[in-house]
Amino acid sequence: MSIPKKYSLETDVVFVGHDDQFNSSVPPLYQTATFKQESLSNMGEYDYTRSGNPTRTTVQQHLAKVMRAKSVFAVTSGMSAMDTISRLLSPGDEVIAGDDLYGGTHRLLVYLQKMSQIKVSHYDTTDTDLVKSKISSKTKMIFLESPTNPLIKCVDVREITRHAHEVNPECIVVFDNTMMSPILMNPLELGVDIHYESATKYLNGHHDIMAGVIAVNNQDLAAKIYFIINSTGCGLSPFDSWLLVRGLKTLALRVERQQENAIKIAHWLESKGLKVRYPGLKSHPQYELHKSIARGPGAVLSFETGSVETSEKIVDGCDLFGVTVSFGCVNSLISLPCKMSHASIDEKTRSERALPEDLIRLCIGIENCDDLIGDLEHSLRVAGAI
Ligand SMILES: Cc1ncc(COP(=O)(O)O)c(C=O)c1O
Ligand SMILES: N[C@@H](CCSC[C@H](N)C(=O)O)C(=O)O
Repeated sequence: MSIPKKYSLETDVVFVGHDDQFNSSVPPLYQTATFKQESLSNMGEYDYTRSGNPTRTTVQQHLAKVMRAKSVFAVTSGMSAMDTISRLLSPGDEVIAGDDLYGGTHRLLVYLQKMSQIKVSHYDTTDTDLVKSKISSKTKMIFLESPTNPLIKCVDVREITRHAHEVNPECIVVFDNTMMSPILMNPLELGVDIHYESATKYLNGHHDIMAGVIAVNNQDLAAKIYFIINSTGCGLSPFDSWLLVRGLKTLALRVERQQENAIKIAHWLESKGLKVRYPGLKSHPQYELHKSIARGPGAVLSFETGSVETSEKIVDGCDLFGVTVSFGCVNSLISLPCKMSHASIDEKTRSERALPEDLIRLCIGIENCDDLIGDLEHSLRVAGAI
């Protein structure tokens, strides 16, 4: 019997395992809602796509390899992944969450607090001692993101998770790894219980599908998550599963180029005297911490100009950078989080959490870096920022 070889992630993302009767090079697309049973007494592996579909199984098994997880579930969006996870909670449960989570995550937590009597407390998760002091035997779930979107704050996920499990072994630590993707970070290996991502971003990489993924190692949790997905019907469609497999094959290559461009752009912006937030810069307050938990700084950065008007001019003045929400796409994007991706957080909360209204977020793509810097330089000059 041959022993399965261990390959690097760059190799694993390219090789998609699947069984096909004709040995097709690309996994087949089972675009079907139903499956015929062999007989009344023999249902077969699949009956109905909400419960399971071979194309979804292919992407889930492929992701399990890439996310270094025992079980992975593919659902209709990142928010759907978060919704599925939050259904593990019961009324009255206590939850700790970061104070700079993605706007949509914040919106769902506010809804759960109002409608399901879940008690949610938000803290600055860069303050490890503060978060640790708030974890008690009643803490049922902890939501973390690192680097956070859009303030790019890094979290000592290993230490917070270790402490949470020591205080309450039942506490479920949930980590949103959308910013890093499994190419740069493997949160389950850092101890978290649930790793989820918006696959709309890096995993797919082309902004042509919405998807979310949930990865776990604990089989009891996996069974509960499958039950929720089958019951609510949020499993990823066959066609989107097929497109996700296709996008995943270039994940390592895309992230490598995006990150290489982002590092150059971050240094260039900093050299112009701007306050840049990026964990690849030595000036980042958690530069060393980030290096200890991830294999690279990623390709999302943000910077301030000191004036909302100037920031608006810069965003509108770019040609190559699309004025678009989201990130992880092969194209470079520019946005004003307070007016776009994080507008669902009310102005008062944004101010309490020190989210600058003039903050510009850049999501770097795979274009020629000199062209990107040229586009930014032109826009910054016209806006009077440099
Ligand atoms: C960090 C992060 N998590 C989750 C989500 C939600 O993902 P989706 O848009 O796929 O629902 C987003 C963006 O939307 C995000 O930026
Ligand atoms: N209108 C949308 C905004 C989506 S933001 C997408 C992405 N996470 C980002 O950070 O850019 C909404 O209300 O959810």
